[in-house]
Amino acid sequence: MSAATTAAGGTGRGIAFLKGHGTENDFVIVPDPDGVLELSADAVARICDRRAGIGGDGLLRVVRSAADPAARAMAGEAEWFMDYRNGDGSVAEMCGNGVRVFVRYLQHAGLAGEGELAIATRAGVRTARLTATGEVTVSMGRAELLPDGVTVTVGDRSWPARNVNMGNPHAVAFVEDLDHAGDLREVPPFSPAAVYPDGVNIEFVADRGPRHVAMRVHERGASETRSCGTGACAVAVATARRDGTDPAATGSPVTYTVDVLGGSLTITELPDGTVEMTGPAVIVGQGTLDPAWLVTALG
Ligand SMILES: N[C@@H](CCC[C@H](N)C(=O)O)C(=O)O
Repeated sequence: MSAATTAAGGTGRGIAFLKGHGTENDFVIVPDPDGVLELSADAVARICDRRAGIGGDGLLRVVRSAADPAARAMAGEAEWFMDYRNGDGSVAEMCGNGVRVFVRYLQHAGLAGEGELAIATRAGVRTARLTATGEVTVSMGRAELLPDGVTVTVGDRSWPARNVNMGNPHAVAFVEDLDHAGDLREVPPFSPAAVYPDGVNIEFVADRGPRHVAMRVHERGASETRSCGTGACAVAVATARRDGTDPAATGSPVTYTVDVLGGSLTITELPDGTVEMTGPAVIVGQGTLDPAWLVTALG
């Protein structure tokens, strides 16, 4: 019996969950303040299954930093740790849309006020604040533009892709038409594979106007999703450099609107290199996972 099964069966009450999304990048939220759940990769994949489970691009386990051995050492003043998992059960360092939804959940549950809030993630501590319109702005840290890129291929078209790290890895390819990205259910072939030994999120970007682009994404561990927050940040920074703009050189922030299939995100790069992301975060509903279902589902 796996740890997740033990936790689910052991309480006899099931596992409470909520469902939320940010620009239609959707998540199962599992509150676990005291860190008693050990969700295996299989359990996460079952829960995120869109036909046999609740369904989601990923899962956000909400745990107090002090209760999680991985978070305790690096959380600083961040009371809460976002334990993010991809829909296939794999662990990822960071999720931009996830952080906004995580913050929305903490407010919804009365666990956070409306001021600035620090959240621990595997990529480090991120701070978030509510905007006047009710959206959430997250300070996402600095984008790292790495020298080695890859070539991404779809059918008979190939594009060079910029390697951008936002705590997690991204390959950003500029295309004429987003339809050229084709069917993104499978990861598009890229080479050399050695550039991304742990896999990569691949963004396809097309121009929409001045400081305005649109993207599609194949997410590592989740297939094509309708949005990716870290991906939108990577895209904005790669586009700024392509456009010959660097806030560190000009001393002025630069803002891009990044359209995704599920809405729109506003990304600002500041002169100190910090990237800020603003977008919506929605709690859709809540329920309880039946422990008997999880035990059966895990076989
Ligand atoms: N959807 C997320 C990114 C989630 C993690 C990603 N799939 C990875 O494996 O790095 C976002 O909004 O940033």
